[in-house]
Amino acid sequence: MSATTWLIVPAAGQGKRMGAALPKQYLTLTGAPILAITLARLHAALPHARLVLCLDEQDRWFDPAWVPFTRWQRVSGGAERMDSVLNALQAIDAAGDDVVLVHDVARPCVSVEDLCALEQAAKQYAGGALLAMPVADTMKRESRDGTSARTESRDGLWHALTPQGFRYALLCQALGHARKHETLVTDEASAVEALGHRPKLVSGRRDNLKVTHPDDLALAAAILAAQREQSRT
Ligand SMILES: Nc1ccn([C@@H]2O[C@H](COP(=O)(O)OP(=O)(O)OP(=O)(O)O)[C@@H](O)[C@H]2O)c(=O)n1
Ligand SMILES: C[C@](O)(CO)[C@H](O)COP(=O)(O)O
Repeated sequence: MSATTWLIVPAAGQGKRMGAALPKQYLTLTGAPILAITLARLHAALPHARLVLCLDEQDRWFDPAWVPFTRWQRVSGGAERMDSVLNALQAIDAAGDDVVLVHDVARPCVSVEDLCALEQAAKQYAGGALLAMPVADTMKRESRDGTSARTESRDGLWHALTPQGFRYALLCQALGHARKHETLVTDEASAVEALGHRPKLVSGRRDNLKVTHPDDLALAAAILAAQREQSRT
């Protein structure tokens, strides 16, 4: 029997940096809430996956009609992103070698091709895999007064994106270790690296933007419109 693919979508954030009247995953882009767009993308690529959606217990905006997956469950979010993901891991009845992909709800522009590539890599590499993109700009180290102290080498530097995918047993071990040592990790790969594993960097599209600041809304809308246009041609 082949391993099940689980899809954890942390969607319990408050969107503080967005500063909107409601959490950013409920803001509308090209006519639909970000959460609905992200779930539709994920379903287009991974219809066989079992979805675990992390939502804040006080969430007043979620509508189950936005979930296209047949097999899915809701779990409570935690104080930090890693707590939300840990809650999801603890709630599911997965086998140790099942593959778990974690994707931010705030990344609605992820492509179907990248999602499929990442699922394959997560199955292939023992240390798991993450979508990532090489740093393109010259990197500056800030000094205390806000001036540029020096230029850092960008050789070998990548931006970590999502999804990130690992075998269930490894991810439980890694995030459990981070929690035990009170280490706050902002992605799953950091926790896995801390155990000495080396997740595979899978080069992803540069338009897999994480909607974080108000400026990102117009950018994400333009990306979605361009992607829609490309898929028509
Ligand atoms: N306690 C939390 C915090 C974040 N997230 C999710 O983790 C992803 C990445 O987080 P980020 O972009 O930082 O979202 P927010 O936490 O909502 O934003 P901010 O940090 O600006 O408040 C998002 O999909 C967010 O919903 C979560 O599930 N649980
Ligand atoms: C997981 C992530 O999206 C990878 O870029 C990112 O680390 C989320 O972190 P944030 O600090 O909550 O934005």
